[in-house]
Amino acid sequence: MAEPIIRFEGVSKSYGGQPALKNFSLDVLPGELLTIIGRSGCGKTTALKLVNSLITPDAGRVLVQGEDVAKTDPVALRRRIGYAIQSVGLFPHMTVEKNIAYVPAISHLEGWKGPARRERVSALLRQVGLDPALADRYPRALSGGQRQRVGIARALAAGPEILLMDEPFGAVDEITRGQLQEEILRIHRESGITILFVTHDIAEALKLGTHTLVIDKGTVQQCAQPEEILRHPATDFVRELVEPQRRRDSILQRRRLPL
Ligand SMILES: Nc1ncnc2c1ncn2[C@@H]1O[C@H](COP(=O)(O)OP(=O)(O)OP(=O)(O)O)[C@@H](O)[C@H]1O
Repeated sequence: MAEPIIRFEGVSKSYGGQPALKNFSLDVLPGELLTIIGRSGCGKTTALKLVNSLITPDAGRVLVQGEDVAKTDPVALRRRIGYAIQSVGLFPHMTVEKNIAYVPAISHLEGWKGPARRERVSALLRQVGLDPALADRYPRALSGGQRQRVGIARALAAGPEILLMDEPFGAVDEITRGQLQEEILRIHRESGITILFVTHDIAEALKLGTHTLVIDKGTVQQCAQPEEILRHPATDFVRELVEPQRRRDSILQRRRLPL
């Protein structure tokens, strides 16, 4: 079996004495698209931020490609890990091109100077379903969905092996959300990148994930393939979470039956 690309080993994290994650253990294998779901405040964002060392565990270890992140230079670590969040966080005074090229530029990556930069940015814009002509625009001149896509292009720019996505489609309409979901599935399929994707939408979690992790109150409830979660929920919490989805699926299935 492949070595995990990310491993949580008995990780606990509290804020001001309030536990956010409790004795949390998890292996993520290379190429997985792990969707992470649970109620607001259950510890999803905390789990993501432990991976790129934006926060550090109180107990236990987080390993990325076998290295303890607590012992890894955080800047070098974050270069290997793309991070896309709901609020996107594009620099407003920089064009789309400069925003996307920002991490490669500060990391002095090869092949990001002059016309080569333009080429790379165009390729990334195409990869996320945008017209390369948008490269010269400023973020304020983009729609919300376009900004989300630019945020994803920026997270992919340095060629990371891991992409962390924290409710990246939370602020867009349903149609754009559906399109962005398809883009992510395509990027995952074509690049083989490992993705951790936080969502509060069970339908999205089960649609996108090769695996889905359900968290409640800082503890792992179940981590399995979506079909397994739907068919065999491991706890009452997971059963309650997937029940509406199961009902919707069975109605859809009945509707598809010939009359
Ligand atoms: N910097 C902080 N200081 C204090 N408490 C925090 C901090 N960050 C998170 N928490 C608390 O830790 C718990 C877990 O937070 P976290 O952001 O990981 O949850 P989440 O599952 O991502 O929530 P949401 O779905 O609402 O984004 C919550 O109770 C939250 O209030």
